[in-house]
Amino acid sequence: MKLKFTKMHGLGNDFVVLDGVRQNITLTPAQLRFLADRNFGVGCDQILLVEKPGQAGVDFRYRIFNADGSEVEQCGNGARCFVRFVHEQGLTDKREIKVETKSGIISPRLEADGNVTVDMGKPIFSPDRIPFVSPTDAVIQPLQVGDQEVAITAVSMGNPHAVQVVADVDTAPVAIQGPMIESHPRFPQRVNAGFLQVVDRHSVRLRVYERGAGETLACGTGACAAVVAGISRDLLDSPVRVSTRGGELSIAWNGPGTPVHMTGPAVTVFSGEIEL
Ligand SMILES: N[C@@H](CCC[C@H](N)C(=O)O)C(=O)O
Repeated sequence: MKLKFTKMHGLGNDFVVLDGVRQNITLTPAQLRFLADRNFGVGCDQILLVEKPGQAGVDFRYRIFNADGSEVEQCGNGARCFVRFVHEQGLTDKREIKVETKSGIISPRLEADGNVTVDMGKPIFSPDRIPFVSPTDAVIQPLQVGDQEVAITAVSMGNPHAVQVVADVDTAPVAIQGPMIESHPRFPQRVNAGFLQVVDRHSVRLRVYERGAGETLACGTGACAAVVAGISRDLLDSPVRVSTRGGELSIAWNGPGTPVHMTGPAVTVFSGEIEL
């Protein structure tokens, strides 16, 4: 089978984007891993599948697969690429679309300057609603990671994040603690591990070891979760500029019960066709 794809990225968090509206696409986990493979396939952190919506009042369904082939609930950098993709492919001429994901509806909007703003929905701390996030909704919780106890904030942006504050992201133990936190027994569905350095009340630096993909150059939901964690810990005020290894995002959140807004770029790199 030949599959048309487009390679895109948001701050270097890269994607293979597939048009499942005009192509009939069903991929096995092995085929997803092949597409994501940087040596034998196209190479990406996540595969994004654009589909017709399954419910009334929304424009598309957005499915997300990590490089390890697992399907996940949400992807922020991907959401920005999603709206650019459906525009460039002529699948819609709307600048603001409603998109159904595994974790609810999000609304990406293509701005006049080419950036994309996404209403990512409300962050969730409650253990009753998202049992896989954490057994408690305390803003700061101890987590035993190897021989170290770290203070995390567990927050869901549709997908689960465990955010810790570090003095310097450049020397933070991302490669060592990242995989341990990702697979920590506290998070039976695994978790994205964020390492947040506060620069001032409106500016942070962030690295994220992503569930199912390893450390990426940027993580959109990770940026939202980190800002929610920082504001909840009274370290930050909205809006916050988030510097990642791949570039900058702006994140705004007005506190509990309100949605998080993320603004940043989305870039198309090339299109191609691959035999599966
Ligand atoms: N890169 C993403 C998040 C992708 C999913 C994540 N790895 C998970 O497993 O939850 C983003 O930009 O949000």
